[in-house]
Amino acid sequence: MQPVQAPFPATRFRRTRATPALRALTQENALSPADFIWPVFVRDGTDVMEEIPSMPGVHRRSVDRVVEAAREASDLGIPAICLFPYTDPSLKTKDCAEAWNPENLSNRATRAIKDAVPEIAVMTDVALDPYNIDGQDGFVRDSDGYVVNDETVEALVKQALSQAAAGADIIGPSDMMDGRIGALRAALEAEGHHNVALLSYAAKYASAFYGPFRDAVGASGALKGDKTTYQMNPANGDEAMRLVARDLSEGADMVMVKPGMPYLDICRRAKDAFGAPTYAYQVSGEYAMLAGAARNGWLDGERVMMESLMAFKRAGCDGVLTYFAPEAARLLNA
Ligand SMILES: NCc1[nH]cc(CCC(=O)O)c1CC(=O)O
Repeated sequence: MQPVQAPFPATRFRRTRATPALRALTQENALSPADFIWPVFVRDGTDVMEEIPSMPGVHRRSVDRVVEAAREASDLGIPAICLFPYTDPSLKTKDCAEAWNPENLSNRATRAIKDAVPEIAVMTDVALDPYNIDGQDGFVRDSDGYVVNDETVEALVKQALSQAAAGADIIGPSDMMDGRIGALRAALEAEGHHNVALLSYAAKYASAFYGPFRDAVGASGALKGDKTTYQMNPANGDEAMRLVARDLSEGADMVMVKPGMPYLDICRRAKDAFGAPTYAYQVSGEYAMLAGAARNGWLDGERVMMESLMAFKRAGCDGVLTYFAPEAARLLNA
């Protein structure tokens, strides 16, 4: 773009800011409930809502309460809900078999939502960490603690097929193994799941902003070491473009950058370079910063929420995974 401007006073930028009408006419981006994917935490039990201490206002919900949340989301115009299970520690094993149990929490919640609120899209998470005694997203090799790639991908395929069989509309591989998008796409096609979409966590960084999420899914205690041998180095941007290109070429329908706010440059570059449906994940630590400061009276909670969400649209994102989804949608619908 080559902006052309007359010299002052012929150009006064404040003219188009002078009234609400002029500001509305010149607004470049818009936010709508249709931009949101709402991540929710699922636990076992009935009629349970349990607040997560490091994420004020966010809860773990039993399946019946997740169904209510899905109905609420749908009524608000939110098109998708994303499930993260809090797995009972007794179900975490070295072989992570609970990940592809057709009756696991995620699959039970998916079926219950698709029965009661079929119009909302259900997104599920592909990664082994909720089921892994080691808290890692893949299998840990005993000899040296390395998270092995190819064996993990085989397990992720089983996990994703169980999610598709339960009725998931969008599968979100958040594991960062190499080659998983191609393997998942081939397996979904072979099993007849032609319309199950893959939203790849393509550029997922090894970030300290995931801390509260690991509390929420009960992985903090289990996790030994960090995830730096598979998640990205926060110093890298060009590598993110190569990952997005790779995942699109393997059959991803949509791509994600994660975390969100510290990585808006990556969102913009990905959208400009590939033009694919692009999403950001405003992660747990970003939510905790804003919601925590608002609770303390240090920030205006509603305004920072809306400003942070608009920033994703301005950066080129088609949508955003955000724990603020219902609150922001209520404000937008008011
Ligand atoms: N597969 C793990 C996973 N899936 C989503 C998140 C983080 C989401 C958030 O922080 O809100 C993580 C955490 C991690 O990689 O350790």
